[in-house]
Amino acid sequence: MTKARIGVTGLAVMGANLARNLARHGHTVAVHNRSRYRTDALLKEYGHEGEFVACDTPEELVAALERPRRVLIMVKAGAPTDAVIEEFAPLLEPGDMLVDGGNAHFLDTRRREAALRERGIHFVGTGVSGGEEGALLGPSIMPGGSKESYEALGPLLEDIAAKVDGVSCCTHIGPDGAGHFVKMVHNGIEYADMQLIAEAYDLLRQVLGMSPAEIADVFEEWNRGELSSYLIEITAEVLRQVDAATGRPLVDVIADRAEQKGTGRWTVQNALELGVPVSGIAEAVFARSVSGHTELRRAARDLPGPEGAPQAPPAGDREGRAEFVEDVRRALYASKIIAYAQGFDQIRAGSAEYGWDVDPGALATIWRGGCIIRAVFLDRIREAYEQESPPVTLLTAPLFAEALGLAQESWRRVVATAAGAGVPAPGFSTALAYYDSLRAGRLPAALVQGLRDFFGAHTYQRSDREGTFHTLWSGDRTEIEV
Ligand SMILES: NC(=O)C1=CN([C@@H]2O[C@H](COP(=O)(O)OP(=O)(O)OC[C@H]3O[C@@H](n4cnc5c(N)ncnc54)[C@H](OP(=O)(O)O)[C@@H]3O)[C@@H](O)[C@H]2O)C=CC1
Ligand SMILES: O=C(CO)[C@H](O)[C@H](O)COP(=O)(O)O
Repeated sequence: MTKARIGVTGLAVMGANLARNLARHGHTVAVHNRSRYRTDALLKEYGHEGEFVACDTPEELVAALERPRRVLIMVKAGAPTDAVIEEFAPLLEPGDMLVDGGNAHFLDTRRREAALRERGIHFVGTGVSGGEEGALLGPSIMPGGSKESYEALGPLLEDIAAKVDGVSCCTHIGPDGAGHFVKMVHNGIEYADMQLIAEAYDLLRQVLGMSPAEIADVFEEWNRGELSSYLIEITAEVLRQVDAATGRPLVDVIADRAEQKGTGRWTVQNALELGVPVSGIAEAVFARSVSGHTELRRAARDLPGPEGAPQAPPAGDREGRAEFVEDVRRALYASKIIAYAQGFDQIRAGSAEYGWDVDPGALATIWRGGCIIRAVFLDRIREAYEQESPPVTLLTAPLFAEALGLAQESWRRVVATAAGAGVPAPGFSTALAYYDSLRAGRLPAALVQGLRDFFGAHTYQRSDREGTFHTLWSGDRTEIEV
């Protein structure tokens, strides 16, 4: 019997669709799931799509594979992944590969990679993005692990990944946890992007009083320009959906509590460790958190807000309304540039801290297709990083600097309108504050330093000469050099 090129264990949404994708590309796939019913369901419904070898046990799966063996793990992240690794590792030989395609924390991946390396097994922590449809039709794939493992695994993954302009959305990211690290930041950016989209929707709804269907038209229009992206496209679809049970827009029926599985929070936790300001991602995580605090929200429900209806162009003022819609579009684009710039900053800092040498241009290239944050815009990011002298921050790349300059008046009007109308827009506001902070000639951080020195003798540096200083606040208030 032909040996399978790869085995997949864990056949829920992602594993089953990746197995089908592999089979559709002509690769024989051995499939296994802890509960047999998923294996049976896959074979029954999709067995005709290619060559599958159904396996009851890890032993059977390993026996079905060609050497070196490649086992793709697609199970719940955390303890289940460790359990599955421990089931498979004793069955493998030096040179074989265990590939974790789940949303693992990159520090777990580093730990697992080091432990399995000692046993001669390649552990490849791989980011996979694209959800159910991407897994089947072509995801964006971000493998970490050794270069050697990529030589044996890369061609297979590149084959099933999405393609943009004939280029596969899969590349070797860097050693050990690099793949899962960039997937984590991808998800952080995904959180920020979705929060900004939600704020844009909310402003159009609350300030202009537009219906979800009308806003869907706006998003459809925006999807034809520089904002063109998967998330903008599906926003139009979600907003157009009508609830069959009530006849109301589905978005009005869904409970307004956004959940999270953890990758956004991990991104912010890691950014705090690295000292990288990812305020757009952090606000998005906190906005989900606020939405879920039902008790707090209930307690605060009757606090005073602005008097009367939001200051908005009246229904008859077509031009004024169109101007506000355009303001929101520009604010969304500018804030999105900030969120991506912050995410790429974190990747640069993480790469330096953990010694990975991640290529941001190559990353932008593989995020152009297959993944949830895929967007026309990523081509601009790729171009920025492929310049002879790449920018320190994406904000100063000529194309983005120009876009921010064009957007800034609209952006300021939108943030001011939101504040005046009492519509929360934490994503837009923090993005603008970040932009203005970086632009500022002088920040009030000087006063913070003064206060720290006053109460804790924490010292400060001066801007006019070298050295470290302390003012004798409780003495004669002269300055000493320390
Ligand atoms: N859903 C998505 O859009 C995306 C998910 N991911 C990640 O991919 C991975 C798979 O996701 P998804 O397909 O949604 O599935 P789930 O995260 O819902 O995980 C379900 C799978 O995990 C298996 N499993 C759970 N615990 C164990 C265990 N202790 N031992 C063995 N198997 C176990 C289940 O087996 P059983 O059937 O026996 O219960 C089932 O196959 C996750 O890490 C997820 O974070 C990545 C990108 C996108
Ligand atoms: O990895 C993904 C997409 O890229 C998953 O869909 C992930 O679950 C999304 O995160 P959350 O559930 O926290 O919104």
